[in-house]
Amino acid sequence: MTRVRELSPYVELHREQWRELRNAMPLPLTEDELVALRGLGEPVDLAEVADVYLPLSRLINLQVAARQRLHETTTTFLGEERPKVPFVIGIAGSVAVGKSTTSRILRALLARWPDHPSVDLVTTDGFLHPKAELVRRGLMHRKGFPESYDRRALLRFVTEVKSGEPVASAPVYSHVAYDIVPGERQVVRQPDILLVEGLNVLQPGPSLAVSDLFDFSIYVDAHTDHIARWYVDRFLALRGTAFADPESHFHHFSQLSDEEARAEAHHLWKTINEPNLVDNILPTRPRATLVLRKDADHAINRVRLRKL
Ligand SMILES: Nc1ncnc2c1ncn2[C@@H]1O[C@H](COP(=O)(O)OP(=O)(O)O)[C@@H](O)[C@H]1O
Ligand SMILES: CC(C)(COP(=O)(O)O)[C@@H](O)C(=O)NCCC(=O)O
Repeated sequence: MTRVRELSPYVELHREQWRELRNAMPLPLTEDELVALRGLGEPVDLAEVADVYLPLSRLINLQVAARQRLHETTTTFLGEERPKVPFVIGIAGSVAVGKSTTSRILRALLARWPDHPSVDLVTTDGFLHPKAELVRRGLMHRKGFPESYDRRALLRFVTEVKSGEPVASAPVYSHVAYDIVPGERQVVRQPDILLVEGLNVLQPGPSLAVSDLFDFSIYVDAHTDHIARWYVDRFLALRGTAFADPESHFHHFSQLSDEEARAEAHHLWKTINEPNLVDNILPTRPRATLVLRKDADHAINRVRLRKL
């Protein structure tokens, strides 16, 4: 009898298998440098950087070179002289899953390669509609949902960077003001690699979407119940940090007892962030080139890579 082999476009590796693919690459980060990259409540240690992020940085380095060669075939075909095309990486996942930490570590590691030292990181919160516009559209309780973003502006920005524009700029969001910062821009000047991090970056569009411009994409994944717990724990921790700032939109939460804060965070999670995860973000997971799966203790123990 012939054995039926399950065909899949993905390969799933446990951390012990994935870490072998580091291929003796040296660890370029110190403990102090890592601490500076870690977000609130994110316990990632140097062992995880070595086991998970170094093989990933090696894979991306190989893909940057391959993609460059592929672009050259198109320019040769067109008979054009085109500037080097930046390699664009999307990083998606739920609120509170730790995308920011993943993005910052990856940025630091990718910038250590001599062939692509200039790596920029842009978060999509800058492309949220300003507060006044969200109020006007009745979207204040849908922050982070696809419709709360100016998706055309985000697509335009990434298109500019990928087209080799000398200067492109993105608006800047402040968690303290809970709004776009008027007049402030993040400027990007022809990076070798651009990381675009945000909840919904892997969403397909009715026409061209930003995800169509990604050369590689990462989905940071965990069980929804675990992410809910991380969200609530972070909310409690934010009382003593960001919420303590009298300018913070959430300042009134800084005096809440643990019990009151838990109830408030649970409410925000259940009414905004969980529905967004379930309805909009999770369905984009199969589209990612790579899925980093975290366990209850935040440790990344499984990696799924799209090989086809
Ligand atoms: N209300 C807030 N005030 C200040 N900082 C916040 C607030 N909410 C989230 N942050 C910070 O913003 C960053 C992005 O958070 P989030 O969108 O939940 O994504 P992730 O946890 O996946 O990085 C994190 O570094 C987090 O600590
Ligand atoms: C700013 C965010 C929408 C995330 O933006 P991103 O950069 O992922 O596009 C999110 O962190 C947020 O603040 N959500 C609002 C609901 C809440 O406060 O939990």
